Amino acid sequence: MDEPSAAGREAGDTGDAERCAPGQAETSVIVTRGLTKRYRGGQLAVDGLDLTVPAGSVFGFLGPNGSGKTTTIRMLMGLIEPTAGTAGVLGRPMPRAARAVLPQVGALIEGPALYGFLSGRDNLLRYDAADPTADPRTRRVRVAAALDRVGLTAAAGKKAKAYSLGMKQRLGLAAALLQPRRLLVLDEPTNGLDPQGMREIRTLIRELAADGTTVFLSSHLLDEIEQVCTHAAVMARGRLVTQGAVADLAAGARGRLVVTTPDPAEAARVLKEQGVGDVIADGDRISGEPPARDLAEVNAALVAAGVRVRGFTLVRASLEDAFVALTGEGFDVAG
Ligand SMILES: Nc1ncnc2c1ncn2[C@@H]1O[C@H](COP(=O)(O)OP(=O)(O)OP(=O)(O)O)[C@@H](O)[C@H]1O
Repeated sequence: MDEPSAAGREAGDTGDAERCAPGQAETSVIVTRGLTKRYRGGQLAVDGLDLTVPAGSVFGFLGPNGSGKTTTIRMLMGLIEPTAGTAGVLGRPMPRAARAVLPQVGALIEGPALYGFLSGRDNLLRYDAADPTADPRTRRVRVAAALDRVGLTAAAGKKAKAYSLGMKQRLGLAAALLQPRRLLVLDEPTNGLDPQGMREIRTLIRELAADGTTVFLSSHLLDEIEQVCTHAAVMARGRLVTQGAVADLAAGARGRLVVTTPDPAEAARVLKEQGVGDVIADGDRISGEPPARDLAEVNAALVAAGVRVRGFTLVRASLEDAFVALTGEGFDVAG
C-alpha cells in the first residue's frame, strides 16, 4: 500500500495560492471536472468524471471491480497524473498542491503497510517519525491517542504479525489519524474482513464522521454503502452512473410489491389486472412493480377475487435496485 499521506510526498507543490472555485471549496471537499485517465496501454480507466463530495459527508464511492475507483483515488491523492480534466481536494488543485493538501488528508489505500516484527505501537511511532511536521516531543501522546481512537490500546504491545486482519486495518486507520485530518480517504476499508471486523470499521467510520471529518470510502459492497454512507457515487466502466444523497438515490428506484399467498396463480392474474408490472411468481411469493394507484385498492381486489392474502408488503428499494435501474445491469457483488 501507499504510506499514510502525511509522510511527505514528492509531488511538486510550488506553494502557489491557486485555488479551485471559491464557493465550492467551502462546501465541497472533493470536486473533479471531466477527470479522465487513460493508461499507457490504452485502457480508459476513468472517463470524464464529475464528482462532488460535500464537506461533512460519509461519501461512498461504489462500483464493481475494475470500474475505476482506485484509479480515481490515486489521481485525487496526487499519486498519478490525470490524462485530462481537473481534481480539487480541500479547495486546491491536485496533484499540484499535493504538499499543502496531503498533510490534511489521512489515507488508507490497498491495506496498511506494517512491520510484522514490530508492535502496533512501534509501527505507529515509526509512521509518526516519518512525518517531518510531527513534533517528536509529543509523539508518544499522539500514538497513544491514535491507538485509543481505534480501540487497540490493550493490543498495542503485540507484534503486528499477530494481529487479525481487522486489527491490522484498524492500525492502518490509526496511522492515518495520527494528525487531525479534514478528510479521510479509505480504499475498500473492510475488504477481506469478517463480519465482526467490518462492523468495527464501520462504527469507527461513523464516529470519525460524527467528529466532523469528511470520509471518502470506496467499496464494491452496496450494503456497506447503505449502512454507513450519507452520500454516494456509483461508477460503472470508468463512468459516473449517478451521485447524491443515499436516501435520494434509493428513492429514485421504486420498491417491489410482495404478496404471500397459498393462491399464487390467481394472485398473479389479479395483480397483472391491477397494473402491477414484471410479475414474478416464486412458490407462494408473488412480486412485481407497484402500480401508480393506491395499494389498498390492489389489496382489496385480491381479497375480492378470493385470494387468501397472508402477506402484502412494499419492499423498500435498495441502492442495488437503483443501480440496476440506472445501468440495466446486475451489480457484481461477489466481484
Ligand atoms: N497501472 C495500470 N495500467 C493499465 N491499466 C490499469 C492500471 N491500473 C488499473 N488499470 C485498469 O483500469 C481499469 C480500472 O481499474 P481500477 O483499479 O481503477 O478499478 P477499481 O474500480 O478500483 O477496481 P478494483 O476494485 O478491482 O481495484 C481496469 O480495467 C484496470 O484493469
